[in-house]
Amino acid sequence: MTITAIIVAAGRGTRAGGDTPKQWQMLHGKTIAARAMRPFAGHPAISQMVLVVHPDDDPVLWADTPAATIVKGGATRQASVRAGLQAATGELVLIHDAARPLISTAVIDRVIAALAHHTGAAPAIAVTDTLWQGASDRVNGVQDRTGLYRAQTPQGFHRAPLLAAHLACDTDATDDVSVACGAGHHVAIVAGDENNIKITTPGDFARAEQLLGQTMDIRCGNGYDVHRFGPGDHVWLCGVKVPFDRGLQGHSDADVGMHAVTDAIYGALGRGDIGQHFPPSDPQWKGAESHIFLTHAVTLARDLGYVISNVDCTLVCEFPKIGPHQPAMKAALAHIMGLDADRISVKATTSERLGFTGRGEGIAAIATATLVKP
Ligand SMILES: Nc1ccn([C@@H]2O[C@H](COP(=O)(O)OP(=O)(O)OP(=O)(O)O)[C@@H](O)[C@H]2O)c(=O)n1
Ligand SMILES: C[C@](O)(CO)[C@H](O)COP(=O)(O)O
Repeated sequence: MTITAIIVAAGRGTRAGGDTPKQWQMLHGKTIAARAMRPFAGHPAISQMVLVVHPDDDPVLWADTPAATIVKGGATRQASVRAGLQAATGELVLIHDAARPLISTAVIDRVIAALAHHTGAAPAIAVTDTLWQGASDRVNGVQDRTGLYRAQTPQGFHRAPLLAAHLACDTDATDDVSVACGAGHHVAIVAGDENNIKITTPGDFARAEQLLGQTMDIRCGNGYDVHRFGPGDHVWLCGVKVPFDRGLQGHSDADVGMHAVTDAIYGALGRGDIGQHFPPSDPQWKGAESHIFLTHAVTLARDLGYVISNVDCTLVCEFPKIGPHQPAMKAALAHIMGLDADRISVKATTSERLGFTGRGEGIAAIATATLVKP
């Protein structure tokens, strides 16, 4: 079934304070809303993103968010959700607070899975603290906590019944589960996540910063490639055309260094290798320039929420001499990958005349890449 993620970001964040509404404040270099959207934008089952914004807010605020259909929200959360639902096209919808930047793919997956059997499903955590009733700083009763949950988002629904429930609802509900239950729909509870906090009060910004530091995902991948020499008058290495009395043979331009870097990125992501994404059996890749492959891997990393921290590539050959071309190779890779050149290393070594590289039969390359999801 097709799925739309609706991110509601039209609130004013009065309890959180600050000059800018909370969802547009920065958290580790990105807006809170951009962080809230990213796991949805990178999710393979989600085909449409809808971002609901306040009519008075400047579009520059959502410049760093993933691509989405932009919709103007209303004076209440419920009105904002309704606007989002009217722009949604998916058979299923996942409604998420822009103010919950630490949402995980695991929670999203649990909600989607439950929608196979239920009209609605939402994450929650059972209340474990004793609950008091109180007034004027005095306890005047204890509330039974049995069967009480703290509701989170994303709250998922089959779109048509939820839209009908919203259009028929004339009370102001704080979430969509209330609207659906009010219309008589069954909503399943799935396991929430203690880290999936909502930024609500000023202290929540520091809490989110701390949690984000703990949840940082650092990945390392390696890539290895070999191409044999054949007739020619140049070789392509790390995006640079190096004059030589032979060429490298391959289905593409045989840029062995760029292939190793590309495979290192795919490896860190756990997403196969060049041959899987660009099969040699497919004639459209014959003679292809290798920056196509590298750009694909870099884009995939970005779409999955990773920042490439650095890459290190070693070329193994007796000749041609790599040293004079190293700065140009770093610059070429940096340009293609959109990175600072100081995050890229290109080195070279001989194999002391041993093996196929030592006999001058071809060039080997090995690369590592470090990817970080902050
Ligand atoms: N008219 C509104 C009100 C809320 N929201 C969104 O609903 C989510 C959860 O609401 P809440 O935490 O209550 O946000 P605010 O209404 O902004 O906060 P406050 O009540 O402190 O002003 C937030 O992502 C908020 O931007 C919205 O899209 N439209
Ligand atoms: C939707 C919600 O985040 C679920 O916990 C919540 O209901 C939003 O409204 P609130 O007024 O900030 O509780």
